[in-house]
Amino acid sequence: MSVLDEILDGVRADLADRRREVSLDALKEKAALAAPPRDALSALRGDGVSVIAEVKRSSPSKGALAAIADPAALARDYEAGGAKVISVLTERRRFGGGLDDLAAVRANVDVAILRKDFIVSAYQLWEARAYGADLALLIVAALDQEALVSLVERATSIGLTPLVEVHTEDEVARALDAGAQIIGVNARDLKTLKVDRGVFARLAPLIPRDVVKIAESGVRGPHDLLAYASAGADAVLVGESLVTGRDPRSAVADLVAAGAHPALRQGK
Ligand SMILES: O=P(O)(O)OC[C@@H](O)[C@@H](O)c1c[nH]c2ccccc12
Repeated sequence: MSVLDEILDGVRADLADRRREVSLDALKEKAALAAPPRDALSALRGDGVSVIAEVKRSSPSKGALAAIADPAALARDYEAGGAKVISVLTERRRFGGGLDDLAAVRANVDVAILRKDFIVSAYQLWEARAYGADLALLIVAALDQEALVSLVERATSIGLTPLVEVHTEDEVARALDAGAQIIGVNARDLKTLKVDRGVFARLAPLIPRDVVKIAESGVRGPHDLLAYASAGADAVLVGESLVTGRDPRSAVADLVAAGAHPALRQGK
């Protein structure tokens, strides 16, 4: 069984518990009271290479990364550093996150928020909206095509912007077929956890110009952002190097400054 399959089993078990506690109708009522969704697409289409900064406590590849006692404070630092979107990992077993983190971040920043999880059901999309997310991650490798298409449609219909994640050529074709307007290329293979920073440059040419391209994983600093930018990235998604560094606010600011270089704007 691959790591991804193991993670998905845990996600389904946790999801079954939450479904028993909170009905879909109750979630929909909560979602109706949430702040209206932010326009994440225009934020990411702006000038320069945008930075998406992630609240991430642990990972299946490295185990514990950072305690993050106060996710809201970290998110405020990210926002102050210039992050355009904040990603909040809500998967509990392997990443140490939860919906409470999403709510805490939502209450403390104005930028758009991504619910980063292994979404397999519309119930999780309603949760995302109810807890204040503006975008939701949909991982192509975790879904059959029928489920992917229906989750992209459902997300859009409830006001969430889907960020569709790919790692192979075939998955790019599936993401486009599902109508993705934002595609994230994950350098990490979720089946083996190996990182290959070359995947973005290989897949980016297969993605049409008007689709927002995000390079995910493995960004250690401005140098990696610039490499992804020259391969066509509109944004980078950064977790580990920010949560393990000493000063997340200035680390984000350094990335934002690198991504704002005028030479990068011309190609966009
Ligand atoms: O910590 P990193 O290497 O900067 O990576 C962040 C992000 O790309 C990574 O957390 C991620 C990308 N896709 C995912 C899907 C599920 C869980 C996690 C992820």
